[in-house]
Amino acid sequence: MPFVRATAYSSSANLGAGFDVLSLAHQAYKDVVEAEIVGEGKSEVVIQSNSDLPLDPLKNSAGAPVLNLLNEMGLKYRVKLRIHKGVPYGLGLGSSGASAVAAVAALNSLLNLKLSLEEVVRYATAGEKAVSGSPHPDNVAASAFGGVVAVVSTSPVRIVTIPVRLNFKITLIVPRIHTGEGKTKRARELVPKQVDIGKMVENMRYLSSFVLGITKGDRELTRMGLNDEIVEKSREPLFPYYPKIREIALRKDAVGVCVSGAGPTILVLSDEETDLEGIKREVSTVCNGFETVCDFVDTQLGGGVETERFN
Ligand SMILES: Nc1ncnc2c1ncn2[C@@H]1O[C@H](COP(=O)(O)OP(=O)(O)O)[C@@H](O)[C@H]1O
Ligand SMILES: N[C@@H](CCOP(=O)(O)O)C(=O)O
Repeated sequence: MPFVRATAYSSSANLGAGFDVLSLAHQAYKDVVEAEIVGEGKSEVVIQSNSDLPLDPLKNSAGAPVLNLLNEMGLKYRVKLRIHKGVPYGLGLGSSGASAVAAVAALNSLLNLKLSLEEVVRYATAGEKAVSGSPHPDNVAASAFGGVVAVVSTSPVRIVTIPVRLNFKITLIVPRIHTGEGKTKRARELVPKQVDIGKMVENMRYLSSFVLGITKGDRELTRMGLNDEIVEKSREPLFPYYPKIREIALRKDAVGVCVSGAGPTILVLSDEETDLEGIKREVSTVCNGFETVCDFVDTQLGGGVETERFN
């Protein structure tokens, strides 16, 4: 039987003040999902995976959006999804989003549904809802489109790829910790429902500064912009090592530093002015002080989801 293999990269969401809006895809990790029709008569999804993630399609971020799509379009197929997890989960690296995007893109191509990338994002967002309780579209937008993206509307879904004219390298500081089931869900519960107007204004300055900085190729604006008074602050108890890591990265001239998605990974942007090795050395000591080991993953921006058909 013909099948389609889709590949989607990991991502880091929020990028400072852009909670649920900004995100970037990186080549650090990727998920591969193959979709194949194995029966007809009923809308159904069966999952095979190399990981210990739930095989129940409603609890798997790849299964839920595909089932949703089949039901919504009245497509009576039994779809097998073979998920090869490459993106570690529970670390703020958009793992659930990468699976969701790859699964929807694979089915789109297999059935020649001609969904636009924005429609792929809309369906894939259901995968995020299934696993974190909220349909946040930032990770899936980055994994689908690649590069740095802004979700400028959710209904209808509208994603804008932000042109990047700044040269930077990406380093992910990944603590070797188990965050447990539903990490993003729990981190979202810490975000305040109401915010002080002063903090909101400050955050709008950061977001504008970051977007303008990378678009204009202005290092200083980017550095000023990678900041957040609201969401990162509310979640700080989850990553007590972050203020210290932030201080080290900025002192050693990083372009910027922020929490990757809902953490615990920290994202550092660097260039030739940055003492990246010095950051890694000092941050290792900080991580050890918190009784954890941090891995440093050097990477670069990733492209969007890709599909390949096998007949
Ligand atoms: N295909 C999937 N890929 C990754 N996580 C999944 C998948 N399906 C279900 N999950 C669940 O989603 C959660 C993902 O972890 P979470 O920290 O919330 O987000 P992420 O890893 O995307 O940053 C975990 O609880 C995991 O069991
Ligand atoms: N905007 C979301 C992003 C969650 O990303 P994840 O990779 O940690 O799942 C949030 O901050 O909750």
